[in-house]
Amino acid sequence: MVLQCQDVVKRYKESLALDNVSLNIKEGSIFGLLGPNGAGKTSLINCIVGLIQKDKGSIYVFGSDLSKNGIGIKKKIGIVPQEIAVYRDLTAYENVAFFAKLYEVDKREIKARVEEALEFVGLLDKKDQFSKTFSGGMMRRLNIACAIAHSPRLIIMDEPTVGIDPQSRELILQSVKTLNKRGSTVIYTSHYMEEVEKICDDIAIMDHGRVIARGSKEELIASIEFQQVVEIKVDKVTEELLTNLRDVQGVLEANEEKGKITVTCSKNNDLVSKIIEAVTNSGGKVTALSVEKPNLEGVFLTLTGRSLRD
Ligand SMILES: Nc1ncnc2c1ncn2[C@@H]1O[C@H](COP(=O)(O)OP(=O)(O)OP(=O)(O)O)[C@@H](O)[C@H]1O
Repeated sequence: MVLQCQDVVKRYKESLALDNVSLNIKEGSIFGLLGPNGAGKTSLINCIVGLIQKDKGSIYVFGSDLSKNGIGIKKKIGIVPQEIAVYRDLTAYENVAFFAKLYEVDKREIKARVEEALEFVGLLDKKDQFSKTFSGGMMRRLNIACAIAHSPRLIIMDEPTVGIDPQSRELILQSVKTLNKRGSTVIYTSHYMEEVEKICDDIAIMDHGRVIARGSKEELIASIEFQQVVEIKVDKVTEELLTNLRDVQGVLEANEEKGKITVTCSKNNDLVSKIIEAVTNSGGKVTALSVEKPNLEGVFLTLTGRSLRD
């Protein structure tokens, strides 16, 4: 096991950020920690890597207690923190080299390792540019390069795609897969269901400091096989229309994003016509409709009664 957490508790004054979290993660997986903002993902990661102290429980990384065998284990870990942690007044090369030295990469290998890491995230041609001139997406990619130049066996990424362009997002998701194929175990936290579905082979869903579901995407979705997702486009989306959709019996949730309404509901053919009826009764017109399989959003909704996006 790469990671064994048992009954981990973390409190910040009144707030219980981790409520008896137990998790085992196998070597070789891309493990997804999915949950809405405030679920406790960062607190868990920070406890694992020793950035904050847990109040209770045990954490073993590669079979060792980090608080007792810190340095040796930390060299095997690469951390991509949620807040970008690069030096704005250093070049891309200097930033990665700084972290490589910190992780005690052999001096003779530093240049090759740094350049390899920069090439990996598509920034080698920008190696002599100051990072302060980089876009948000480039900063995020540099943040990753800093975490991988020492070839860690475990890479922990905390929401690495927040606030970036679709191209950089795609590059980061692909890079996670490649790192995994090269032998690293990856722990990937996100509140984007689509990302976790796309790249993770083992998933834990967190909410209010607890792990509320665990399994592969297929296993988690199999638990809600009675659901379907109806996606519709309507000529004009109003709040009243969304409310009327949510009031249809059998509908669990209806959300609008970029002009598309996603309705999570029971698997029942009659419901599709009731959904169309609800749109018409609200003064709208359905311009496109498709019925999709349930997804992890539906799993979260079923377990909590809330949407991941709330
Ligand atoms: N330094 C802190 N002081 C007080 N409360 C905190 C602190 N850090 C986190 N919390 C609280 O602990 C809970 C878990 O937060 P955490 O950041 O771990 O969640 P998260 O799932 O990573 O969310 P996000 O994606 O928004 O960072 C939240 O209720 C948060 O408000």
